[in-house]
Amino acid sequence: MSDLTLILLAAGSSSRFELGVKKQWLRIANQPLWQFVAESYEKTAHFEKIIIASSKEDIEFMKLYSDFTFVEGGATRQGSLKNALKEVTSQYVLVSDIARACVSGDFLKRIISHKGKGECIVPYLSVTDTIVYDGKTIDRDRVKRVQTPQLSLTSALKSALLQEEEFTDESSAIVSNGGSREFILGEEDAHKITRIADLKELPCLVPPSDDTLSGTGFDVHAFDDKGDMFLGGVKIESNYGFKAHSDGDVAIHALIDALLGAAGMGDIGMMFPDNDDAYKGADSKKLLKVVVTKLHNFGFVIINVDVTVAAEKPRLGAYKTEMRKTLSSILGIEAQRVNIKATTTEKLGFIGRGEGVGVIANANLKYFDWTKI
Ligand SMILES: Nc1ccn([C@@H]2O[C@H](COP(=O)(O)OP(=O)(O)OP(=O)(O)O)[C@@H](O)[C@H]2O)c(=O)n1
Ligand SMILES: C[C@](O)(CO)[C@H](O)COP(=O)(O)O
Repeated sequence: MSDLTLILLAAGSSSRFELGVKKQWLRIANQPLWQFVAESYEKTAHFEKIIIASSKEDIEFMKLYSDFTFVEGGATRQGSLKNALKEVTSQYVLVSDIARACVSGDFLKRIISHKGKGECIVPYLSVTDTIVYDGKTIDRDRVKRVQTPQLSLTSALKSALLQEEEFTDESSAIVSNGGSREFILGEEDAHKITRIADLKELPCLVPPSDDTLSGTGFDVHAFDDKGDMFLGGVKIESNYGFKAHSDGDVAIHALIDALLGAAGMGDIGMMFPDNDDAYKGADSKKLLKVVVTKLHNFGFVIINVDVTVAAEKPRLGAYKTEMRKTLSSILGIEAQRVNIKATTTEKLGFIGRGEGVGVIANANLKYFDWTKI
């Protein structure tokens, strides 16, 4: 049994990264960065547990990808750390930013080999530029650039974080609480991804695979003799609508499932539960927008979609171009990459009897190629 737990902090919002994709979700070959980092630690050392702090919006999706221990993060790095620490029972804890994606195996082993030599083992790099602080040039030999991972005595870190103050790393909290910190030489590969340009500093990050990811979606709604009818984001002239929790746009619902299917991100019910009052009567165009933003955040690009609406009634020929335009603008792709087809079922089955509409959709995605920015 190991006496060491690993905490990876991955609940940040990537606001300084300046791209639609969150840095934790950049694809490294076929894996999101957070998973690539967690697995590289797992391969190098033995941990009692690997805890990943992730944001409320990301956590359920991360759980779909792997079975590490996931903990909801807080509003700040320290808040996320505090939440993760509640799960730690081992004597020592190693904490790192997920954004330090290329920490080498040798460096990690060197940090761990210092276990017990101080309440916090802290890697640092020296400074080679001239440093001016508050208008005065200071002695740069006394300046340290502090990195992670940092190895702490769990009890010392838990006690240090009872202080009110917000600290930017573990060692500062421990020192402020009267504890000791031991500096060891860091490494350039432990550079933190903060801005896009940081990606160029990290040779361990291989480009995303150019696989095409395909997904299908299927949905059915029965007619209701009242209400408005929406299909493919367009209002259809009709004196009846659909029975549904939302606005009943069965075409958009099938499309959302196709997109989520291609991304391996579950289904529409997982994102918008049909027992949640927040989505009562919801405009499905807005739900699609949320899904598109999420796909971009998680490192996907939409290639094309194809939607087949099976309906005996209403007739849809006159609406197909408007549906294509409406959906292409929400999806952020050209209209020729959004195909809408309508068909009847030759009067067979529930669709043929005019009881409702069924839709099948297909979507293709690829990974966002961050090497081309
Ligand atoms: N509430 C937060 C904020 C940050 N972090 C994590 O702390 C590390 C260092 O934070 P930073 O690099 O600043 O990441 P972000 O907060 O995502 O970036 P930004 O400040 O640009 O939004 C990152 O691995 C980040 O995911 C966290 O777990 N919880
Ligand atoms: C912990 C850290 O990486 C040490 O250098 C750094 O303080 C994190 O700062 P951020 O602003 O939360 O990225």
